[in-house]
Amino acid sequence: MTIQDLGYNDNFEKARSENDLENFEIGRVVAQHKERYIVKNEKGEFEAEITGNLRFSAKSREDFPAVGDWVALLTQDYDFALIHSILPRYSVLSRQAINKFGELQIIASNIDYSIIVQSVNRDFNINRLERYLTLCHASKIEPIIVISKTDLTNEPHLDNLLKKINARVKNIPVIPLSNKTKVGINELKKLLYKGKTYCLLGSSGVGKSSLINSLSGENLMNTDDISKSTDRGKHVTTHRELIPLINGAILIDNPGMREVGIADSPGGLESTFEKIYDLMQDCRFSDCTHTSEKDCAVKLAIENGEIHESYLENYLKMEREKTHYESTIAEKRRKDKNFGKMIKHYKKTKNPDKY
Ligand SMILES: Nc1nc2c(ncn2[C@@H]2O[C@H](COP(=O)(O)OP(=O)(O)OP(=O)(O)O)[C@@H](O)[C@H]2O)c(=O)[nH]1
Ligand SMILES: [Zn+2]
Repeated sequence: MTIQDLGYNDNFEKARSENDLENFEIGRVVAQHKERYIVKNEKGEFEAEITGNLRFSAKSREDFPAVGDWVALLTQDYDFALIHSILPRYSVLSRQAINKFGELQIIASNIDYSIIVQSVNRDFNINRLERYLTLCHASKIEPIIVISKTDLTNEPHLDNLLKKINARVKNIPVIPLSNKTKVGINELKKLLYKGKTYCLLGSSGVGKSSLINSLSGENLMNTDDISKSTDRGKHVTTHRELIPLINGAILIDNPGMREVGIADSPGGLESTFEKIYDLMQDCRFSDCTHTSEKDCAVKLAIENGEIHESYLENYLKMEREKTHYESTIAEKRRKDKNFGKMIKHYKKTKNPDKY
């Protein structure tokens, strides 16, 4: 195994030399539990912690390593390492930290493709699909749509469902499949590329675990080689969050991934609602809200049957959420700043004669 098999590429190598990290070993974070990490490279797996320096220079949670990160390592022991720094991430899947509105918690990084899964039954919901797409666009991850459990429906119903998707979602692969009969699995396998990193998004019960089994082939059998590669026995029990798939692709599946809120995406609307952004150039008023204004190109497109009214409704709803989200972040920054000022002031007044 090489680090390329884990997804390492020329861009990371470039960043490594630009940051003068050539004297360090490089590895990928494959699992995380609080502030302990498991990092993997061609030599095997290391238990790792961050250096004091990295900890003290961290300004927020985003500055700590996350699953998927490429890190520069100081290997001290044959299975213990210190993480010296994190190579720049090209994509980040994050969510709002619980109880800390405005602060982001990274779920995983350096993901190329996200497989969004919805099943043919009650779970299917086009608005939710657009939310996932927006999350992907905001995270710089390419989406692939999977419609699962096709064995539970008939062809006319499935066709109807695919038509609904095609009417609103453009230029994104849509793969109907069944984990039970395996129909469609090969189509998805064709989109698994060597050295590329994938993740799975979707509600509970849509068949993500079953899909991992279908896509990992015999590779899943390798998932317990943590204890095999080292003979210390006392190894951490963190389960591996980076799973090898067929064709040399890599899947990140961790508990956080299963909790990604689809309300978590602050940006990315432009890509999901490209059609609306195109149309609104022709609205008479530049601040048109596309609700009741005269000469609204978006409303006109609905009247002409060019776009669905529900498409606009979903856009407007997400736009409102975005505005709310952004004002929350702005508010938090303002508070942080005031707090900083207060501390400064306090330090000054506490002991005015000191210097
Ligand atoms: N009929 C049918 N059932 C499926 C299919 N895929 C998964 N299932 C079943 O659906 C249930 C949920 O599947 P999982 O793979 O555990 O779903 P999941 O998305 O991983 O669910 P969480 O672990 O809760 O996130 C199981 O009972 C599966 O056997 C399918 O293609 N067809
Ligand atoms: Zn308008």
